[in-house]
Amino acid sequence: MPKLAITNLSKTFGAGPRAVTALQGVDLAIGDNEFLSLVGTSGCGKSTLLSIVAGLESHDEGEVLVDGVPVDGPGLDRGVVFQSYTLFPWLTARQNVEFALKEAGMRGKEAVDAARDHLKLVGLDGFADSYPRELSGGMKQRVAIARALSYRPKMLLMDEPFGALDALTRHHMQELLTRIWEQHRLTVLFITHDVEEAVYMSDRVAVMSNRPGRIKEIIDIDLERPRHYDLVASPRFQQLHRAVLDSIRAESIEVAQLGSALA
Ligand SMILES: Nc1ncnc2c1ncn2[C@@H]1O[C@H](COP(=O)(O)OP(=O)(O)OP(=O)(O)O)[C@@H](O)[C@H]1O
Repeated sequence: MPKLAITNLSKTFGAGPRAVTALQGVDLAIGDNEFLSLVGTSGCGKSTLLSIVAGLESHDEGEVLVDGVPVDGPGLDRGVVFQSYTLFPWLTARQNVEFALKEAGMRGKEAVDAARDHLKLVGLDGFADSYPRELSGGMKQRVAIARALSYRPKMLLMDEPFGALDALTRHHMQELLTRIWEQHRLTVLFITHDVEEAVYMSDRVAVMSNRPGRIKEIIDIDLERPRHYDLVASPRFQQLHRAVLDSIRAESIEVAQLGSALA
């Protein structure tokens, strides 16, 4: 049984002439401890899909099952990390993580230890008592990752988590998350616009069609693990990168052709 099973999922925002069908007939299964990235042209419905899986958005048709159980709202079985840092500014890094642990029912020393361990995991043990305003963008995102992992969700849902970071910090974060994932393994659904990032981190990359989004193609990333950044220069990496890019580009060319036909 897949960890996450999405079947025939559809979602339309609004009604009447202004209705926007974001998703139509999405089928996707993610295996236990698999890292799957979702890529596609802007507006194809990636965030909508992730929000539905997170239980933050409703759907019209179809089914989303986690371990065979329908998703009917947000839950601690799914940790979510967004592009914006979403930390409480009035709490320190450690308190931000502890807040989530308390929500998960953890108290006292257990929560303190779990917060400390997860901040250490993301390399922030020296910054536990810093407030978000005292941290760089990359560090804030590391707190968000520590927080999402701290209550041991079955699944991590990440929507462009490194999208706001500069290129160098982004590379560091990709390596950090890859190392954490390779050591601790959990199911990840990861949205990105960065094809290199998707290929570097994932077991599989799912390409979405233009809106209304559906899964157009899934590309297996058969690169060895553990992965190191040198891998991006390898011929196989380049081949896979090209395959994903071509698949997305075919969709954006369709959009461009549609635009010129309407002009
Ligand atoms: N709350 C909403 N109300 C109305 N329309 C929405 C809403 N959320 C998303 N949409 C529409 O649904 C479509 C898909 O949006 P979504 O944000 O899921 O795409 P995306 O692939 O994540 O885009 P991007 O890559 O640019 O972030 C878009 O046309 C968007 O305008």
